[in-house]
Amino acid sequence: MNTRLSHSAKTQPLLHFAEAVVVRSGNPILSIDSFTLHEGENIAILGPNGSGKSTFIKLITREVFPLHRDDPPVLFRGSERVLLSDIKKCIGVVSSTMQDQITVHLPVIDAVCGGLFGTLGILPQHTVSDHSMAQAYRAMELLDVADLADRDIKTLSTGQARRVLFARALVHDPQVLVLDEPCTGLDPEGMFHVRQSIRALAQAGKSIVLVTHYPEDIVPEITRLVLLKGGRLYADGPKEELLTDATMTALFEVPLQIQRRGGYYSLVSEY
Ligand SMILES: Nc1ncnc2c1ncn2[C@@H]1O[C@H](COP(=O)(O)OP(=O)(O)OP(=O)(O)O)[C@@H](O)[C@H]1O
Repeated sequence: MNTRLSHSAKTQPLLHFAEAVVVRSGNPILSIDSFTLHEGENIAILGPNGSGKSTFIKLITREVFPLHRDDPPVLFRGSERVLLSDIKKCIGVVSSTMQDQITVHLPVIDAVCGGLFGTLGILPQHTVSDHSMAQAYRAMELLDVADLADRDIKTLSTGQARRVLFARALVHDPQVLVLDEPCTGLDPEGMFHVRQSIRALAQAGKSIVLVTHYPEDIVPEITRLVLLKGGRLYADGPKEELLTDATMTALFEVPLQIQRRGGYYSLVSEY
């Protein structure tokens, strides 16, 4: 099944994959025939464990590379050769595993500003300009964590810390936010706040690329769904066409039902 989304944007796509193949230990773990992401689009990537979701986003962030072809398999704004610094400027990344890397006591504001330098906090050699500090506070306000600026990050709840990581990813004002399973490990309150934050960011004009196992994370602002299965693009299209009982059951190979309420979707297993 492959219901491609027709996109009428006339601008250069932000990203284009064409016959992009990633190989590990001699086997292809991801093979994408064709995929295009335009600036301003909000998408969710859904698929079973091991279907290639993390590899897919690492292709976007250039943490993994596809097999070489004469026709470049990955184009970023139409260009094959892109500086990593340009990618980092354009794309902010939040993943649930980033939290495990916070091993030291440091004020929240330092953790957020560390995003400017790719470090855990602000090191002695770093200078944070007034503009960057203002941007850090703007990001924290957007995520509703500005009142935590002086708190030790290790004293925050998992949900609060996750929103601080969102602010950190926003500190350099990227256009695109890649969110890799942002609700993993959160309780219902934490999930509520993170999902509200995703909505706020989309409404503030950021492009959202969300990787998730939960249709509940697919907030109303996300309209396009990319389904991965067995390292291949299983379907790509409008979410209302793909978030169905039949498609989810076929994707995960267990009986599943989708419930829809007020622009949100949830998955119900048949036990
Ligand atoms: N370095 C590697 N060597 C061999 N196989 C790998 C390597 N990295 C990933 N894989 C395999 O590639 C496949 C896709 O992995 P990936 O992490 O992208 O899946 P995923 O959909 O993100 O999984 P999950 O939902 O469990 O996080 C998996 O079968 C994984 O075991």
